[in-house]
Amino acid sequence: MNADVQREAVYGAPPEMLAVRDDLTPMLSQYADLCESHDDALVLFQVGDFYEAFCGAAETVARTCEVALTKREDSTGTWPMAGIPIDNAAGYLERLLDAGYRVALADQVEDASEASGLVDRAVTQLITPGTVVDEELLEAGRATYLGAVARDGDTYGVSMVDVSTGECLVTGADRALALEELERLAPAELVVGPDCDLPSLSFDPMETPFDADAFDTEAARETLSAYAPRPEAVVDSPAELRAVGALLAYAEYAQGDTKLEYVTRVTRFDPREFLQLDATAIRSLELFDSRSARAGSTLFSVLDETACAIGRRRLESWLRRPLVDRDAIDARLDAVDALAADALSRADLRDALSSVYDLERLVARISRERASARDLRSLKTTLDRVPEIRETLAGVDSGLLTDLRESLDELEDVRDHIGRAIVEDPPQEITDGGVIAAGYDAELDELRGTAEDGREWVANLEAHEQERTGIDSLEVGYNQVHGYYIEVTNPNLDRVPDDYVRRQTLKNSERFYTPELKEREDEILRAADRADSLEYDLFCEVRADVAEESERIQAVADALADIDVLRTLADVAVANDYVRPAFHDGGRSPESEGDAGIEIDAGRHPVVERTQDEFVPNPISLPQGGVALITGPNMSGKSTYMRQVALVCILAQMGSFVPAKAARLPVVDRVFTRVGASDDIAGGQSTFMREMSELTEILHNATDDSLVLLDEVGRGTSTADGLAIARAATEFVHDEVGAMTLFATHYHDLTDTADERDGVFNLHFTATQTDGDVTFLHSVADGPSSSSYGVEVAHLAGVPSTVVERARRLVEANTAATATDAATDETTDAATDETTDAATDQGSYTKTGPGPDRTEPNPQQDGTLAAYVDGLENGQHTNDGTDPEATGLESDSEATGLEPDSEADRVARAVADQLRAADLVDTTPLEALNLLSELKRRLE
Ligand SMILES: Nc1ncnc2c1ncn2[C@@H]1O[C@H](COP(=O)(O)OP(=O)(O)OP(=O)(O)O)[C@@H](O)[C@H]1O
Repeated sequence: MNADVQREAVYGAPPEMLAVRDDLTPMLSQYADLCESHDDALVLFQVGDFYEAFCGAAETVARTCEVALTKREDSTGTWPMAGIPIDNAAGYLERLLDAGYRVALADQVEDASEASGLVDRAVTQLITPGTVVDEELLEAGRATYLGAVARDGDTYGVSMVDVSTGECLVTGADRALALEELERLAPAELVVGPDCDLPSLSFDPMETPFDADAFDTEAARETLSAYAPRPEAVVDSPAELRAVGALLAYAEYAQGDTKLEYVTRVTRFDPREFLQLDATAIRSLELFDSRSARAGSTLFSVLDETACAIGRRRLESWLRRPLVDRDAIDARLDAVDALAADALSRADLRDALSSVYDLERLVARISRERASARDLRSLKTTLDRVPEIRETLAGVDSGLLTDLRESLDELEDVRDHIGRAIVEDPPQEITDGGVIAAGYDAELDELRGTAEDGREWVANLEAHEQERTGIDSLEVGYNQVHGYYIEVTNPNLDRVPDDYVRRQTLKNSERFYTPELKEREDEILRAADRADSLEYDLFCEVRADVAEESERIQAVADALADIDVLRTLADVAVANDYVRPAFHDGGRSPESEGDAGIEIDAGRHPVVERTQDEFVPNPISLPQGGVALITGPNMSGKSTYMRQVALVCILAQMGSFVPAKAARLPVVDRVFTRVGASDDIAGGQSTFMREMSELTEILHNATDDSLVLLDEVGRGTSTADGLAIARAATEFVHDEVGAMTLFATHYHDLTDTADERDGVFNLHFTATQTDGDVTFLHSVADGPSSSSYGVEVAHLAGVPSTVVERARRLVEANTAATATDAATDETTDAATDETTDAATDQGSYTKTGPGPDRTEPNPQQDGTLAAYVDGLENGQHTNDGTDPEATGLESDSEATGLEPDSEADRVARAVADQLRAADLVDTTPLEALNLLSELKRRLE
């Protein structure tokens, strides 16, 4: 049974209950009803202090939550039952969520003591990955989105809501762009509208089937109108309307069919208003998730010096969506600049912001009536810091910070109200009293006074009775069961006065009460009970009053989040020696003074530089429309270099300073990345198809304002095809697209493109070799590389020395062979960490003539290992061995390790088969070398 089928088996009413439906006890009948009305979830049914599940659901709960499976017996049968305690349900709910279940909480919605007969129950909350609001189930500094996608003709609407904060976004675009936005926001749960036909996504949301009618335009308009008086003013297309309407309808359903009062604003955005980063770029640039073993080595982790959770979520959102509007970018940079220059203000802001609670989630809890008195005090603590933050900002010279300062409403009324109403350190429970401050409500004060007077009277009673009875050891006490009592030890019982009434007999003493004590006790308890319930009512009133101000509080949260991010970016800039980037208009205006393209002086990779003892800064000068072909040995720093250029652009456009000595940049519209197939193995997408579809995406969508990173495009196929594709792609990007492009490649033959096209140029990374050992310099230089040093990298990686030595000899043999070919001027090493690359690095394409045709691969003259294998299969390397050029390897047995006889043929064929069977795309460099070693052993 697959997981979905298993899940469905525990959703809906248990069939065994339905079979005896009419005979069920009222409670189980109510359970069956609720299961039927919420048949998309596992219903947890409140029975006193527990959430219970029955039948199949009980077995699931018992297994998943590791709780006891018990049973409930009644006249209709024996029902398996499992329960989790309501008081600490969070951990159990998390387990159910992790196991992929949707859970519906059916709470008792009337006081059991007041119910006549069966307690009324209703589903108050649906708990799914996108609808959780419980603080314990949410990640503090990360938005948890519930998403919806809807279609109207060719337009797709995408909408997101963070149910824990009330943030609600909607956008619309063509299919490709809409999908990209979906991937970028990566909701935890997705409601998919009719006919959307989504492809498989790079993230893994829970897909929720929801009423298709909710996507109907009219229904959607009605839902949205509760949140935006003029729905048309919020959305831009019917697809957007459908998406946001259905989304809010589902979110309401998940919250027990109530409006989400704290969704005070539905924000529409156009994806084109942001630097477009698709899921591939976000992943391969390791903005948020790192594929390396070093956990936390992501750009986000380098930047995350935020002081509060709202700042952290905002930082994530800025990094996910850098800007393209130059004025807006400059405004952020001005603010960072001003704060970077003002260490004192930065420190003050950090101090103040570190006591800021998660206002967005607080407001949501307040308006959902789930906030405790402590939450309200936390709100006040946060708001109390606002005047100080305003004061600090008054001294910082930045337009954006001034605007933010202005929008910081001090909310004096709210602070004052909470301050007067709620005690400073309230208990967690709001029903047991001790929440409302003295002086806030006259009636409460009176009730408390009465209770207090009574307690005082009781407190004095002991001394009074000791004197009256002459029993010095007499004590007055209180316990929950019997209330107040006077305790007299057995030896003194004969002195007990007549008005003492016996209450309890203990081993060594008796307990009594007097009519007056009883009267006082009733008075105290009555007053205390009334005070508690009055306190609860008063608290709810205060909470409702504060909820009325949700919008104002959200605006403060909004501003504080921005301030925290700007302060963070300034801190990071100072701590890591970043510089303010300058923007130009890409050479489009006369004032641009010839500026175009990306100019970075001494740039660094913000993440790698943190992990490296000494990071070598590198410059780049990439003109508008320029294509830099980057060659160099493995491990020399090509990928790091390319990525750092992209990261500098992304950082700059989010408003951050950048790791460089200086940077002059255009505003780029998109950053595309296509990284080598084997680099993607961790993501499980190491197929050549994937590589090609990503390339297609780039070639179709890049513009002359885009930055394109191509890392070893073509390596996923045969060298001949790979080189051909790489060359064609380079030409296309240069001639047709005009995007600024960095292309790291092991295809040395590609470097000739620079001779043929203006704007295509070579860069290379170098290494020095001393006594066979390689030192990578990690510094970029003009021109193409001449060597890939693959064998030495193998040596560094610890490949057995016999293999390394043998590889070295093969290199020498190959060098000798290719040296005879006049057209091949750069032939060096024979083995890199990837067999296909190794062949290329040997300069193994035999050049047949001038111009582009020179690189046309000729199967007969193709010196790749694959061609060599073909040759073996076609009997070209048998007895006579006369065709050294066809293989690019010496035919002499010393160089090839093959004897020209039939036994050698047989072995060669077997080796060839083994080579063919090897999936080089999914082979690590080390495995490749082990394979080489094994093949060599067989040949010998
Ligand atoms: N500028 C630099 N300064 C110091 N160390 C660097 C620098 N660039 C890269 N490195 C180090 O070298 C390692 C290899 O770099 P990178 O992956 O960029 O090489 P590469 O040339 O792309 O390799 P391959 O061709 O095998 O993919 C990095 O993990 C880093 O540790």
